[in-house]
Amino acid sequence: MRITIFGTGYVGLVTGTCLAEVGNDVICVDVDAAKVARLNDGEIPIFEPGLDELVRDNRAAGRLHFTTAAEPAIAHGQMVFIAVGTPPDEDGSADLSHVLTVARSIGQHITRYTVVVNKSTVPVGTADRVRAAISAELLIRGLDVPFDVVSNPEFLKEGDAVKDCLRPDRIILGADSARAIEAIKALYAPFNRNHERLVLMDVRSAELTKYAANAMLATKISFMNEMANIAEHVGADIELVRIGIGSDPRIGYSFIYPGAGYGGSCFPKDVQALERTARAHGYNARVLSAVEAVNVDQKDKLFVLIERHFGGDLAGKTIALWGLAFKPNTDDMREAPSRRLLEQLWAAGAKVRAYDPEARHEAARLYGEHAGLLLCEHPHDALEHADALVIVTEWKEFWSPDFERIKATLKSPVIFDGRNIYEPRTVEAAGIAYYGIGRGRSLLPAHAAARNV
Ligand SMILES: NC(=O)c1ccc[n+]([C@@H]2O[C@H](COP(=O)([O-])OP(=O)(O)OC[C@H]3O[C@@H](n4cnc5c(N)ncnc54)[C@H](O)[C@@H]3O)[C@@H](O)[C@H]2O)c1
Ligand SMILES: O=c1ccn([C@@H]2O[C@H](COP(=O)(O)OP(=O)(O)O[C@H]3O[C@H](CO)[C@@H](O)[C@H](O)[C@H]3O)[C@@H](O)[C@H]2O)c(=O)[nH]1
Repeated sequence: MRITIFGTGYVGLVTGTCLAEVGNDVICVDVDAAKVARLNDGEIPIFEPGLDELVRDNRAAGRLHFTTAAEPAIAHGQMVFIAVGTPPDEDGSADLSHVLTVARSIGQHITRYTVVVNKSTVPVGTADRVRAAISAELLIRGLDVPFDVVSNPEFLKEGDAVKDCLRPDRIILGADSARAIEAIKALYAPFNRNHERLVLMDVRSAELTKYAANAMLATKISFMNEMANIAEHVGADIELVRIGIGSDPRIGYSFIYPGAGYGGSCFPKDVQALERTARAHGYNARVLSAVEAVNVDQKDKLFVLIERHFGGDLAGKTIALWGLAFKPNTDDMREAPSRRLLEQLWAAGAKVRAYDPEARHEAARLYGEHAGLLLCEHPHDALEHADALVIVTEWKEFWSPDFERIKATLKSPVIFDGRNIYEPRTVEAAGIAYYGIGRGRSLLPAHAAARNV
């Protein structure tokens, strides 16, 4: 099939590449000329495992193209995907300006039946606005070109995006036209071979399904962060509690890791946007407000622990940070807990030496000029002349460090473990003070309190 995708960010680039991988002829359009030029030079603007190779192979096979030119790209596509950003507005609701710009462009250029597929995360009712924007442009042109607008929200996770796209858990499709449904079914057939993954519903329900999924996951995380804070107050260990409750299949082990707060380009903005949508319709979504409020506070957690440990005086201290990305396997720092921590440490007069396997370039882009930040090439370089080590992102390479070396390098050996990746007693046995998230001390003997026992 001939496919056009607007937006070459995480969603557009990965979707376009995976659709090309199964034989479609894909053109990706972006307004960012520099990004398009890099892609045409064979450079991938984001770090996403497996993507590099797939883009290279599909470009070489002539199935994947990048352009800034909307008109020929729209003429190319039997289906036109919208995968542009929907960032938060000043009041937290979703900014639809990029989506509606693409819709107008589609209306200005389509010449034959086209299925318009919205993949961006958008509030309920957006498909109607997209349809109206296309119709208005067709009216100006004096044309009556048939088209359908469907909602096909995306559920990929950064760091696993290629895998999620090639092997989706489910394909949500909100559509009210038999012709569009048949076209989408044919498009996704290669991703749907061993069992039916397509869940068909009306457009508004599909739009809400995306927000409901993210809000549910964010709720699990804020709930666990709240439990962690209670555990700390009452002297219990949240890691034992996590294992204890996860064993109930109704609860499950996934997405119940407490930590330094959820970040990324989706949860913070989508919880906020859904809460604002509810409010705009006269409903006060109290759970969502609490999820957001708990997360805002949780992002202060590491700073509070660090400040308390150093008696409220961080002036002149040097803090080593391991991890800057909002989670492992990505270079994305949007809404990352590291960003709040950096700002707080600098405001308190501390300097930071930071290491991240993939996000150093992004950190340099964001804070390159800041005198309080030294970006290090190796985790142990970050420890030199530092007073403390803080784990902000749980990259695999941080899981089994040389504690003896950490102790010997840090000025006053202490670890603040924002992801609970270490066993407190192991760290303390190496002569290093330890702070985790919700790790009130249990009275179990050391061997029984070890993780996963
Ligand atoms: N990042 C994720 O993991 C993820 C997962 C699922 C859904 N989503 C949703 O998908 C959407 C896209 O997210 P993303 O992370 O890929 O965004 P992104 O910011 O990485 O990329 C968006 C791209 O759209 C381009 N763009 C903006 N206006 C354009 C226009 N008029 N024409 C062509 N290109 C245009 C931008 O230049 C940018 O390259 C958002 O609504 C997001 O909430 C994101
Ligand atoms: O138990 C957990 C799981 C995650 N997180 C944090 O939650 C944030 C988001 O993580 P994750 O969901 O893995 O990353 P995203 O790439 O933002 O993916 C989410 O947001 C996407 C955009 O909407 C959706 O498509 C995905 O399904 C949804 O998982 C990160 O800061 C994680 O550190 C925790 O604190 N505890």
